[in-house]
Amino acid sequence: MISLFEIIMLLYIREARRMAEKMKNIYYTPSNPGSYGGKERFQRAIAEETVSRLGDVQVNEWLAEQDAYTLHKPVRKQFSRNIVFSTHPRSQFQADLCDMQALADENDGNRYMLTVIDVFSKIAFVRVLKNKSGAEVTRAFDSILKEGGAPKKVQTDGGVFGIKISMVKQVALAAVVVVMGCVGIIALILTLVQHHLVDLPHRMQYGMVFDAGSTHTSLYMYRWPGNKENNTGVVSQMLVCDVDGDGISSYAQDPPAAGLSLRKCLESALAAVPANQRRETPVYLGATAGMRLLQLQNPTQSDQVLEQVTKVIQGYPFDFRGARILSGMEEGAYGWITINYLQESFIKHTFEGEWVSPKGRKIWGALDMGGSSTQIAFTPGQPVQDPASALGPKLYGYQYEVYTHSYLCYGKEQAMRQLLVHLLKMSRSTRPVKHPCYHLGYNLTLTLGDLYDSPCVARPVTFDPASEVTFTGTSEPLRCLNQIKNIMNLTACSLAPACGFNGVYQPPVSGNFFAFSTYYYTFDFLGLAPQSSLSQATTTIDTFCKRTWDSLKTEYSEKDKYLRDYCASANYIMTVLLDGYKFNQTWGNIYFQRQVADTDISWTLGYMLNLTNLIPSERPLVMTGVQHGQWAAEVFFIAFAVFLSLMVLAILLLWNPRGNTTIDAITL
Ligand SMILES: Nc1ncnc2c1ncn2[C@@H]1O[C@H](COP(=O)(O)OP(=O)(O)O)[C@@H](O)[C@H]1O
Ligand SMILES: [Mg+2]
Repeated sequence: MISLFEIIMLLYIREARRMAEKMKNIYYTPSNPGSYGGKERFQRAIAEETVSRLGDVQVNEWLAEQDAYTLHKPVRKQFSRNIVFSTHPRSQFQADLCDMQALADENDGNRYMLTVIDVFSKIAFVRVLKNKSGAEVTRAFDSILKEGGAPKKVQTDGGVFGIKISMVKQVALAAVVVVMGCVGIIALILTLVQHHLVDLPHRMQYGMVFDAGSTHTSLYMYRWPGNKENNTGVVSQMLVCDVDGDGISSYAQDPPAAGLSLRKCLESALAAVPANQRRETPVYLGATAGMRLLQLQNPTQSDQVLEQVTKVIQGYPFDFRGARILSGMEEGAYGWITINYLQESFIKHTFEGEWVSPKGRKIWGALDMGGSSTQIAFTPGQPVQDPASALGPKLYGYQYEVYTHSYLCYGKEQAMRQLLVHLLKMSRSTRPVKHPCYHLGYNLTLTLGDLYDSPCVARPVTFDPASEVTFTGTSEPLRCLNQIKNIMNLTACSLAPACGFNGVYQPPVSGNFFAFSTYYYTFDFLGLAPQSSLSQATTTIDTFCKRTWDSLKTEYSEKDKYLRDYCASANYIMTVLLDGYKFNQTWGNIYFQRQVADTDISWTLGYMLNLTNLIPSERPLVMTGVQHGQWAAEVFFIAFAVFLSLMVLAILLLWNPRGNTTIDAITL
């Protein structure tokens, strides 16, 4: 007979079993939210499924018996860990030993597990160990390395250490490095010995520029060795041909005659350039202030003149690159380039084959006086304030700032014309008109039509072009100088110190200057070139101006067409240089010169150098040459050295022979 107590106990046991079954179901069913997790989640799941809440003690007891709970229970410890960066497989392995001693009897006496994981690929390796002696761990580790390859580093509880690379790899690397060193040294020796500057076979090259000035036209012919064309100072003047007659602007009424006037010089150019090089010889025609004035007066006529000269030059077998009128700024700037190119101020090519910037960059200024305009160009000591007169050429890798201005109507001929008109105006009705710059005994008669035939002078509203006026010389230098000052506005600059004349902006002159064209002709005639003191210049000019025309005629040929004007032009030059440009303190910096290095100082050379790209904006390259055999050997050894470098890299990164890696001992 079963007692009530027994019945109750039976029911309780049944319920306890059912509950245990239910808990097992919940905990070991992965889809159940309460499975394989913590106590709270498990408790919640039981409550939902059985509608009864089990106490903490009961749940803890049950969970404590479950291996799945006790072994996998997450252990969270807050401690700082080192960040490990791994860039490729086998860059670092992490290894540890698991203590399995408690289960040794059920695992054939294996008491430990060596676990190794590749940090980059997460591939893991496991080996069982009977004990954790050095030999046993090393055996297990060796076996893992055979399977997974040798890592660069191994991280254990004992720290990070490198795996000793195999002897084979060591020897291979050492051999490659030694060979690479030898190859590099051989390549270096080959490169350094027996190299010499290349003087490539070359032939002369030619270039020509017509300077179509206001008073005359000249053809300048230049030549240079073709292999040195970018060197400074190598272009030299071959010959100059003076065109017969006046400047091309004087052919305004008969443009075809302007073209024909050039024939003589084109023929001499034909004779000077070898027949097989004519087609590649560039020819330019640049017209200056005479044509600038004609263009102002009558653009159709100036176009016709340019057309006709173009037609004639095109009839010759040269590489004609056009006829055009240069602006005043261009004329000034090209004169500046010519001077500094000939002086080798931009850059020098040394005998050792190097390019050097001359010390201190002594850049020269250019003073050009033609018949119809006068130009000044220089690199000032201060920034150019007026962009209209600033140029920034980049030559041989260096940026220059050049101030340049061209005074139209202030070339010698037009200035003399202005003086005549001024004297005529001042004379009122006195005839003949006294000319203080002309020599006593000299008379000049000309028609009013000729006198006023220029945009540089103001014509009276009405005048008879055919009526004549006579100017008679008085040899009065002081009056001459004063009257000349009247054709320029010298007071317009009194308020602004950075000023030339006529109110034109000009920074203070700085550096040395070459004064050429009329500056040179006049001062050379007076014996003042290339340099003279200021007092010597004024005395000489004064003495010369006081002379009579008769005494001059006797000493100099009367046929010298410039003789009449030397006194006036000398005084005009003094006024421009001292009162205009303000060379009072720096007079000694001016060199009155026609040529540098046997080449005329003229805008033409700078123009040709620029248009034929003979002045590079960047510093030229120096060419070094080696003999072909040596060059081939250099290429071979350099290529071999590169190949070996790649091999070393490959060995280090990729070559990872399994089985060749050895480990002496590891402590974990
Ligand atoms: N032998 C000389 N003696 C004096 N002056 C000369 C001599 N040869 C040329 N000239 C002067 O040189 C100047 C040359 O100017 P030019 O180049 O024709 O004019 P521009 O450059 O204004 O267009 C003229 O004023 C001319 O009188
Ligand atoms: Mg000129």
